[in-house]
Amino acid sequence: MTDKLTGSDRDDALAPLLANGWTVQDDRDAIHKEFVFKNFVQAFGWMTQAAIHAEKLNHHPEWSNVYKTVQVTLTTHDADGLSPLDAKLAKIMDDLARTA
Ligand SMILES: C[C@H](O)[C@H](O)[C@H]1CNC2=NC(N)=NC(=O)C2=N1
Repeated sequence: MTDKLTGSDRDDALAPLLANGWTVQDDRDAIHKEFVFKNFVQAFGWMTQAAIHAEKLNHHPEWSNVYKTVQVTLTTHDADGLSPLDAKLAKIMDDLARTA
């Protein structure tokens, strides 16, 4: 079981993500980002890489793809909110997108 992020740990984990295009959802304790790539192959290639990381972390995104756009929502279902794993996967996704 992963613990929910709270207090200054939460602020510290979220700050770099919010500065990098992630937003906290209004209606649930989750973060969201839209990734736009050059084309479908780039988008799907990025999803494939991210999926391998997600599986290794045993932490899985809610996401959808339309052509070159991927909508990603991260939350920790077991904790009913944001945990350090969401921050970890978000950073991996940003790093992978930078080199896509
Ligand atoms: C049983 C299994 O380890 C859990 O259900 C894992 C799998 N992947 C998960 N992914 C996410 N995003 N949240 C979870 O709580 C979660 N739990």
